[in-house]
Amino acid sequence: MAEMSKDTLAELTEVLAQRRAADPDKSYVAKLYSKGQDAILKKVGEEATEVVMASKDQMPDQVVYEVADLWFHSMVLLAWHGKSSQDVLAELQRRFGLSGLEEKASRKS
Ligand SMILES: N=c1c2ncn([C@@H]3O[C@H](COP(=O)(O)OP(=O)(O)OP(=O)(O)O)[C@@H](O)[C@H]3O)c2ncn1[C@@H]1O[C@H](COP(=O)(O)O)[C@@H](O)[C@H]1O
Repeated sequence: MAEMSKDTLAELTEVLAQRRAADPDKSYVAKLYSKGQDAILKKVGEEATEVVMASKDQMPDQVVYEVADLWFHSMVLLAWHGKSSQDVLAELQRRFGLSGLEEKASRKS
């Protein structure tokens, strides 16, 4: 089984960029791009709700499945803004090792 890593996220980021030029009839991601930002935001909201429901139902495997859907659609949203999972990982790396209070103090107002 392929190892889930930063490389997996980077590879998916490349695919999401390639899909900007793809046929919406042949690609789920290209179809989502063609529908526009509101359609992407709708999916992010739906998937977040599905994470909540799976958790409340005490279904750990389903939580994993729904979080994968949420991460995926969040990555599509990042791509829409010209950002990527690498930017999010950089932000998490910046916070890593800071205490909660230090992290709060470091935030932009
Ligand atoms: N990781 C994913 C991925 N995760 C989820 N999904 C899609 O996200 C949708 C999840 O939405 P739902 O669970 O609400 O299912 P649904 O009701 O059928 O969704 P809608 O069609 O109504 O939006 C499904 O259609 C899934 O197929 C994904 N579609 C694509 N990818 C990756 O993106 C790559 C590019 O995909 P294409 O653009 O289709 O080539 C693929 O190779 C995959 O690696």
